[in-house]
Amino acid sequence: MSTLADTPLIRTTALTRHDPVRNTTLLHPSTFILSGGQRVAITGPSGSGKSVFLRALALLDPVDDGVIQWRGRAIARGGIPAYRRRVAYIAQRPAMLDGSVEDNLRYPFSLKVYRDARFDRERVGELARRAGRDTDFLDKRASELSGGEAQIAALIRVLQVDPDVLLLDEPTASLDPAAALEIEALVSAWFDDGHGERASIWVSHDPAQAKRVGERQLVMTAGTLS
Ligand SMILES: Nc1ncnc2c1ncn2[C@@H]1O[C@H](COP(=O)(O)OP(=O)(O)OP(=O)(O)O)[C@@H](O)[C@H]1O
Repeated sequence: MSTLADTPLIRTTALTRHDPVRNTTLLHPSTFILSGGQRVAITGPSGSGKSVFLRALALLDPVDDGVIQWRGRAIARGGIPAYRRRVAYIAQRPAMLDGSVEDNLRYPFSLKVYRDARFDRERVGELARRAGRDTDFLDKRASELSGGEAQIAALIRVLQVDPDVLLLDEPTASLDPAAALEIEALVSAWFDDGHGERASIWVSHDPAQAKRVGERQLVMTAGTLS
């Protein structure tokens, strides 16, 4: 008998995307399954479709065909905000709002989908400490953060609401090696806290990083994941 624990977190079936302007296929139909406890790394040439795939999984860009299931069910239009709460997309350059880091961390709680949750300064302080920052990090102006600090802030903004899946789209590509390791440590701690129920997909250009952040290695080649 299959149980909820056996059901993949995400399953895509024949997910396809075309570019009608250039008449090319950006994403060839393929089945992809992400289960709890998996850390997937995706590498592949520039322009091969890694971001297109990740953004499709995040429901940020439309697809032309295919289905994305969350825990065995298709996602209804009304369920998209709840899905995005469970499945968080982290971009290479995070968008930060004006104001302090804390203002940025408080922002999600102004959204309807987080109305049952409360900002917890102690919790985010702990996450900041894990990334090697002390509590006054929260009082810094977002506009004055370094690239690495902005990425830490963006990651804490996501991690404080306990997502099940992280979709990491080259989150350390513009950071120095030390800052990249801090981000990796933060993600690794989040993964371990999930006791085998969380999963991540990390797109990276760096083969050494891909090895560190993923036990399951996939390659995107001209819109095909293998
Ligand atoms: N919204 C879009 N409309 C049309 N074409 C797009 C769109 N987004 C991406 N593309 C094209 O899809 C292809 C794959 O782009 P994508 O950004 O996924 O590559 P990538 O593998 O992430 O590359 P990189 O490693 O350089 O970030 C590229 O040819 C790109 O120009």
